[in-house]
Amino acid sequence: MSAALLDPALKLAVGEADFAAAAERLARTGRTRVPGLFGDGAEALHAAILAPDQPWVRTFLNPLGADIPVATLDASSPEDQAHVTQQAYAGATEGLQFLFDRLRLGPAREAGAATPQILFDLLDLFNTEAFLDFARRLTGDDRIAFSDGQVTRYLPGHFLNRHSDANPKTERLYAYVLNLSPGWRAEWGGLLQFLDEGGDITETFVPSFGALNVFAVPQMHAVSTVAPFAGGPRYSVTGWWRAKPLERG
Ligand SMILES: O=C(O)CCC(=O)C(=O)O
Ligand SMILES: [Fe+2]
Repeated sequence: MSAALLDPALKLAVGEADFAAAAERLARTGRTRVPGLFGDGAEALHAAILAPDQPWVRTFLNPLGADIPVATLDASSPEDQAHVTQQAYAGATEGLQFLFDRLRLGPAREAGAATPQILFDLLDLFNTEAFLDFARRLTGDDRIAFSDGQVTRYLPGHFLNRHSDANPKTERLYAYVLNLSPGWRAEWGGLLQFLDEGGDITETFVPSFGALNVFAVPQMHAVSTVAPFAGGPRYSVTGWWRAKPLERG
């Protein structure tokens, strides 16, 4: 599977009417969704995310700022595994906390990980002039010059509390989320929720398969907890459209 498959799919999959409606919605509300971004390409991306032996790490706010390899957790005792979850839940009642798995594509590629090539191709595609131009036309923002990305996996009990994505150092202009879980239902949780100053939810995006969610940064949002009975993990490729590349270090 190569970028060659994704390139034409990208152009074909987003119809002019859907694109225009999505751009209008973003201009009006600061958030939008583009349905079926890659058409059938979403199936191939979903299959790639399921490939075994990938360097998933579990991330949550902790004093060391350390992610824990999921392979390490899987090999540890149920008590140690539960301890990580308890630490995240303890800080989640108020304030910022999160718990989910992620697969960082840049480091995975550098480490020669067993990650299917199509996921690296996707990150490359997100940084082609053609795609950046798509992003600039969708947002009307000519500053967009770079896209970063990681794969995320929310298992039952995983969540991301309210936050704004503001990060002055990295010049995040827009956040994007490409949803890659087939057949997701609202009752399964994992909802992308936008909050107003009073703490009410003003809009909710169900993570519909193949849809690209885009929203202006900063704005308050959260991912609600995935239900114990969800039909599978909530998978996405997510990141930010930026004015310049991330500096290393
Ligand atoms: O997965 C999502 O829908 C949003 C993720 C998010 O807000 C983030 O990673 O900062
Ligand atoms: Fe966010």
